[in-house]
Amino acid sequence: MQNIRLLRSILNESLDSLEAAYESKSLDFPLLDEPHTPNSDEEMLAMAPEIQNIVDRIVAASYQLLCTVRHPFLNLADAASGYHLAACLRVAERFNLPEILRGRGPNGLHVDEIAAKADVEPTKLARILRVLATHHIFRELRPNVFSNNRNSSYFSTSMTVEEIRLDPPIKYRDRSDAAAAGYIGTFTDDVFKASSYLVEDLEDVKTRKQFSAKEAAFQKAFNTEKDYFAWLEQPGNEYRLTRYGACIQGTSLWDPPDTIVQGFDWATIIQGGIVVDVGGGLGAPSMILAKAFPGLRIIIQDRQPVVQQAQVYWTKTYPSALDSDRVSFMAHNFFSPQPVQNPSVFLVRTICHDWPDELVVEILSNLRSAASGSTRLIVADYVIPYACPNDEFESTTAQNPSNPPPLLGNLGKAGFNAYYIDMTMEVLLNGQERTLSHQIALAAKAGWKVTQVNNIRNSHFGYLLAEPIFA
Ligand SMILES: C[S@@+](CC[C@H](N)C(=O)[O-])C[C@H]1O[C@@H](n2cnc3c(N)ncnc32)[C@H](O)[C@@H]1O
Repeated sequence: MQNIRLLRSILNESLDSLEAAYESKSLDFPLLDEPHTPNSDEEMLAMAPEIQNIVDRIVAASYQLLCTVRHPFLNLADAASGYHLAACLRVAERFNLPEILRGRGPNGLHVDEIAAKADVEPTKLARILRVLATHHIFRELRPNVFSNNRNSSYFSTSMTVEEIRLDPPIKYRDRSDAAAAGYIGTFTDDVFKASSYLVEDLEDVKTRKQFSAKEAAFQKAFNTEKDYFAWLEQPGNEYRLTRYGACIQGTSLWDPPDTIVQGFDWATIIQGGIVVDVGGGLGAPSMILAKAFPGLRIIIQDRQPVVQQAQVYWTKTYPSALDSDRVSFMAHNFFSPQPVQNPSVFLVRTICHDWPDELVVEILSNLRSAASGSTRLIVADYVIPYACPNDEFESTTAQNPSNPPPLLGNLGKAGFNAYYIDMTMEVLLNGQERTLSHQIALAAKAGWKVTQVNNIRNSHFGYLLAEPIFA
């Protein structure tokens, strides 16, 4: 029982700290049964680093406790059928169930009415909603009557079901409230299907020992020879491409919104200094930078169709940033020579993880060729820790060495996302999240010396700062 007792005392101490932190501000922790209230004091406090630190311990300890006390077969059966949860979540997002339930208040809605609005068979929908409610996504108030809760309301957009039905991609197009919906949609569809071919990819004698972005599990699932990005742009995939734009905004929800600001000492860049956001997507992290540092000039580069989306998105959400080209856009393929010479910073956020090693070296080499001695490279990706006890793994500063036993050094379930994103990159593009030494070695091959690693507090996400190597 020793480990169980240790886990219990970690839980007790952490829960006491959580309560004290909320009581000191005369607040109550947000209720699971109530809809999410984005800017409330309770939710703002829940995102504070000290609270996240406590919550991480609670998550790590309670999941480890669950896996300790539950019978092994039930732990395995739960993991073996986890895809049902993702499939049901896909239904909820695809049929706009949070939007249907939004504003229905504490009385919720009978599944017959939800099904009529979603145009699906009601008894099937009830069972799907019940799987989700059992996992605390939605609530079943009374038999067959469901309402939103904190989790389900989080992925509601502000659109109505009628508006979405008239033009489905509108749900994700040029909006800032669709990040969670886009993320769920992409992960439970494109990534889920690719993931189901992981074994086939590892067994196929043609593909098993290579790292081609065009021969990952994804190509088997979707019967294509194109890489994921080229496939997204092919005719017929317009809905998915628009949804992917929102999904990438969702990656900014992994951690508190201002982490990009903490990742580098941006104030050191001179007034008018140029930041090139390489593969910037819609530019959600750049938007935070542009707001925090109005003196920066930011150029967002991406593939042509994405740059078009980004331009419309910024024009709608932050038009003043486009005045005097403070923020501008450029269609550019990062596998070809970089056209912006000697900027202050090349920002490369969640790009390297998409690609296999040799293509990462190609991307970073193109940036190196365009760099002057004062150009800095920022690579922002997860820095993967091992899953062994504290004293066994490579120190990346991502782990808190004070994580008490028997918690894992990487905080177990509290750090799940780094490993799921690693698998996402594996199945989509033969890419991967990397350990610190792996990232430093790739940067060096491309002519960059990593001089600093800034890990986001309570996260495995890190910002590597590098300067050009002169032979
Ligand atoms: C994971 S997203 C990251 C977006 C952004 N950096 C962020 O952190 O929000 C990867 C981005 O790389 C872009 N991309 C893929 N291949 C590219 C290429 N060959 N040249 C430029 N951008 C590319 C995609 O369109 C996508 O926007």
